[in-house]
Amino acid sequence: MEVYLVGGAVRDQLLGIKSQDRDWVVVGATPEQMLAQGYQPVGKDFPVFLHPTTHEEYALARTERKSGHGYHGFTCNAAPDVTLTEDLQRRDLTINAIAQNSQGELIDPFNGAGDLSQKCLRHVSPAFAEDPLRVLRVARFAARYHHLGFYIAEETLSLMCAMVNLGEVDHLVSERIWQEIIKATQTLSPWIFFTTLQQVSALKRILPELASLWQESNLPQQALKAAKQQQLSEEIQLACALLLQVHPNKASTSIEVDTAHNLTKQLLERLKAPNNIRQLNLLVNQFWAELMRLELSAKDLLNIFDRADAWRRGERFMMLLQCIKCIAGNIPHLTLEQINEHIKAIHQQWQAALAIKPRPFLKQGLTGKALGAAIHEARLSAIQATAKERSSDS
Ligand SMILES: Nc1ccn([C@@H]2O[C@H](COP(=O)(O)OP(=O)(O)OP(=O)(O)O)[C@@H](O)[C@H]2O)c(=O)n1
Repeated sequence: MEVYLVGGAVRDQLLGIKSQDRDWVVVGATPEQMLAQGYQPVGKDFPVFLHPTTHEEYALARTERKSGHGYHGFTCNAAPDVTLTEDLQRRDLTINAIAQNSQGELIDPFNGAGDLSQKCLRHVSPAFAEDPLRVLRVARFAARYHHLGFYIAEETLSLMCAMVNLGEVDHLVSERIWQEIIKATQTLSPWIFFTTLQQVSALKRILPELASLWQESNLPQQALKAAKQQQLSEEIQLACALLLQVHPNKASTSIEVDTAHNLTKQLLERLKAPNNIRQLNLLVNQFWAELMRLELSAKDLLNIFDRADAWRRGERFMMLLQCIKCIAGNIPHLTLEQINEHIKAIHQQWQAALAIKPRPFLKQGLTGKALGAAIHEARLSAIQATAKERSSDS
């Protein structure tokens, strides 16, 4: 039996990047031989084993034939006569279809090294079309290597479009889509993931709620760029990418806010996104247009703090402000300086209101509604006083 290093490890080595994990392919072996050598079987779909000591993945060389739609319905052939070239041929991109033997020599029947040096993401063979997840994978690789100048080959883009038009991506399960979105967020240029999906018409099939905004405006793209450049958290990046509130230039009507709210709920529930991400997204879509208004009164602000639960959920409110900064920083009629000042002012007024504690009112014997009303009034005064101080300073 022969063992080769394959996939990401070889690709990253040629790119001079440290790779995360190593995958191996085994040619000329049976599952029984692997078990006899102490390898642990994993996965039920493909014959993959873990090395007894390194725990790295060793897969028997295989060919796959599609027998159904989407990610299901593969028949897999992992007989010992499957050759290395046959195994490499069923892989997604030429840059991922290079093998290296134990002497360090490359086996590269599909010119992956050439495509790497040309910075080209090109599919290996028509077998690419057998797995619709690859449409998302290519978009993710485009995002990952964008800063290095990589592009997608014309013929690969055409094939991706054809797969989308045939409805192949419609069968992808939400967990897989979410996983790819998260991995895309971890790349240096996550917006390229979304623009690539837009380009091959996949966005409207897999994330239909986002498609029109990404089509009509570059706001989510720019906001996501800003969040990435400032190295803000994954949650904030996602909230920028999954923006649904569409009217940056005018105050949104309550119907528009409600629609965005419902669409956000629908999208994130379908994707089974974690709760913290759902909540921040809902908050951003509900408040960003409102919070961006430069002429917010103390009453307006207090009302937003109440509705956003800025009292008990301070960390989340901070993230909301950071999102607003990323989004608003890309709205043409506002300067970056104006936005930064505006957010700073909101932050100061919130801090002033947050400093109001119930204890003195409790000491006065206030309880229930009366206590609530007194705290509300005191917060309003604190916000007004801070606003006054700011305006006399400027
Ligand atoms: N849908 C898929 C998934 C994987 N592969 C192949 O399996 C290898 C390993 O896949 P994976 O570990 O998901 O990706 P890597 O390319 O190793 O990239 P990463 O650095 O993100 O792990 C890929 O290089 C590719 O050859 C594929 O052809 N089609």
